[in-house]
Amino acid sequence: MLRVEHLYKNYQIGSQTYPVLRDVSFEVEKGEFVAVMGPSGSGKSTLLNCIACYIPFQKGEIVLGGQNLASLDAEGLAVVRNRKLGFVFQDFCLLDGLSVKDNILLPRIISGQTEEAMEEDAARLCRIFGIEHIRDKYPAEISGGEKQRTAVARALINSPLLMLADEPTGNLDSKSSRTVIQSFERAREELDTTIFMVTHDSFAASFCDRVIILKDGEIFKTAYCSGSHRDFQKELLEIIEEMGEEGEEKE
Ligand SMILES: Nc1ncnc2c1ncn2[C@@H]1O[C@H](COP(=O)(O)OP(=O)(O)OP(=O)(O)O)[C@@H](O)[C@H]1O
Repeated sequence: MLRVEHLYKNYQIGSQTYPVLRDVSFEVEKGEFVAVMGPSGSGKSTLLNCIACYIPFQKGEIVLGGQNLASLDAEGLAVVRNRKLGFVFQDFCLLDGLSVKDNILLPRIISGQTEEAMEEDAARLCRIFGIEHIRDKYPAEISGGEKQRTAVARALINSPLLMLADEPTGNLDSKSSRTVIQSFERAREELDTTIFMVTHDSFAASFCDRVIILKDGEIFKTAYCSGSHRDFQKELLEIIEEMGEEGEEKE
């Protein structure tokens, strides 16, 4: 589904080159829920933005559904973004002037598909994510958790190969976070959605099959959920603490 192989990404500021991702390799299988965690500045957003076709990278490969992203021109990358990827952002990015239903349909309309079935598809997603009762409301009239569940439905309206989520619970209280993570679980159960999420939230990450921990642009560790979510969250918190201690030792 997604293969990232020996990925290197530098930022160039004037004559200075700053390496941000160094030899990052991993795969995500269909239907998997994978998170990336790590300290601020470790390269999480940069990794997500490379997979999202937002920024170019220097070396390595990103292969999505058999297609090598490095081989595509700007138009090809736009098609991948529109048709093969779904996006969920920390700040929801809903359009205030559109109803919940029309926000969900927006990617369909942008990609030029306006067939009758799309109303049915939107209704199905509203049902799956428990937002049927607010489908005619506007973003200003719904809660943060409802906004994010609307954003999840919007991300999935084009049946993407992969849903990318950037801090999806970052702006939510714990109760709303729980409903959003439940919506991710529903997406997997009902739609076999593959999810790749960047997060600082160990609670959200504890629902993943696997968590890749980045440190200074490299994979520090990969943790697998083998027991309860509670135990996995505890393990993740221990790893993060361990990293903090290593950082302190260096100084
Ligand atoms: N456009 C850019 N130009 C130059 N440097 C950048 C750019 N974007 C990010 N960086 C730098 O690259 C490093 C990694 O940034 P990135 O945003 O990927 O980290 P992150 O792990 O997502 O951090 P956070 O958890 O704070 O969001 C940081 O040192 C950051 O300052």
